[in-house]
Amino acid sequence: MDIQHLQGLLAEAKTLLDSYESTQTDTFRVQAQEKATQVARALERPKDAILKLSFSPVIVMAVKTADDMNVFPVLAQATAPVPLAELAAAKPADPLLVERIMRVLVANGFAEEPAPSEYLPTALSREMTQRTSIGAVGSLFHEFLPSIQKVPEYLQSTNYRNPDDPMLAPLQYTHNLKVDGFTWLCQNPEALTRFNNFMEGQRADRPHWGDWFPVREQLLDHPDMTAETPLLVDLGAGRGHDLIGFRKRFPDAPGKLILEDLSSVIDEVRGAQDLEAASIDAVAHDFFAEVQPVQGARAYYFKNVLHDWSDEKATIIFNHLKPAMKRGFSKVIMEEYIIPDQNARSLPCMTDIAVMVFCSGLERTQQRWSNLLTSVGLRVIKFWVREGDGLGIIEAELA
Ligand SMILES: C[S@@+](CC[C@H](N)C(=O)[O-])C[C@H]1O[C@@H](n2cnc3c(N)ncnc32)[C@H](O)[C@@H]1O
Repeated sequence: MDIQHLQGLLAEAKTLLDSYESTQTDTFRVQAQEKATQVARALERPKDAILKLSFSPVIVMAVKTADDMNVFPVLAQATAPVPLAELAAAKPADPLLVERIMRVLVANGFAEEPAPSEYLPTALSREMTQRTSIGAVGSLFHEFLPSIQKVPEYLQSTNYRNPDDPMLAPLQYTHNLKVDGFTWLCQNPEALTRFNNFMEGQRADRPHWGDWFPVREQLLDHPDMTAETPLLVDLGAGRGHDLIGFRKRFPDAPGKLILEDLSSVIDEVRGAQDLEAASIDAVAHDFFAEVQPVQGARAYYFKNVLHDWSDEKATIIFNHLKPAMKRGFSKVIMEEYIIPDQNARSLPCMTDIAVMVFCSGLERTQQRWSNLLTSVGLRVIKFWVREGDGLGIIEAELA
């Protein structure tokens, strides 16, 4: 182990931490955290690192099991160390089993153990009382992990072709499915709830695009905008949280807000009080089957939608959208990861593989976004990269 190298990394981490302290920007927080991870990695023997990595599904299992045994709500409320017997009584579960699970949790930051078999909460144990984080663990554990395990076998069977057909993704291979992932979720109410909670959490921790994208300059301030003009059409909008967030931030913006999704989703959200309160119209639209019904909107917005689809499928989506766009006025706003060409961060890379497993989707680099949009007759106006490690925005118009 090269101690000089380690000391250098540690000094760099300290400098980044100081910068974070003085600027409070997400960029320095993320960089300091990455540098600290490099320090921890350099301190570990490679053999141990590989052993821990190979055992790491055990950690997810332990967190999921602790959630099933109601450990986290009991821990989160504690003001004094909670004895093992009290944690075990929460289900109830065998104290020896809870003790073994708790050892894994303590070793991975999900609890503290100030005295033998007595536990205190940490930020991670408190986070595991949130519906959205429970949904993330549950959805990944039940809906994604079995297919992730099958990926090597699946890829062997396809001679290592990059997956691009949503009907033939690792998910279909694993469960012998004849439907796409979204239809499969809709057929499994518990899985759908887990997934929706997971998706909701992914958004909740990140700033709304209206907080950092110059909405007024790029969208609102245009002489052709009137109260009757469709301002924003959200395609594949889900429950409409992004539109509701938009209305909150721009209550006086002229123009209509329109939520579009598959008819099964629209049936669920139609009449929802929060949508009506925000004057959001819900329209059933299958972007593979039909041409866009809302003509001449100022912006057609996709968030976390295009990463679900290969270039071939995305081309169909854009070909169905373009006839509705007004040249020189309508824009396409895509809120997605823009993967850097080099040294991409862990979360976008893992999301890339998760969408591959679920629907043969992919996260795209700037170059891949440019190639795709140019090939369908759109022109990139600008790539907007937010500070920190979140999603960016690709702003485009008819070429
Ligand atoms: C990953 S979710 C993103 C939801 C939302 N935009 C967000 O960021 O939370 C993808 C959405 O696309 C919708 N979707 C899938 N296939 C669709 C289709 N053919 N036409 C329209 N929407 C579709 C799904 O129902 C789902 O709401």
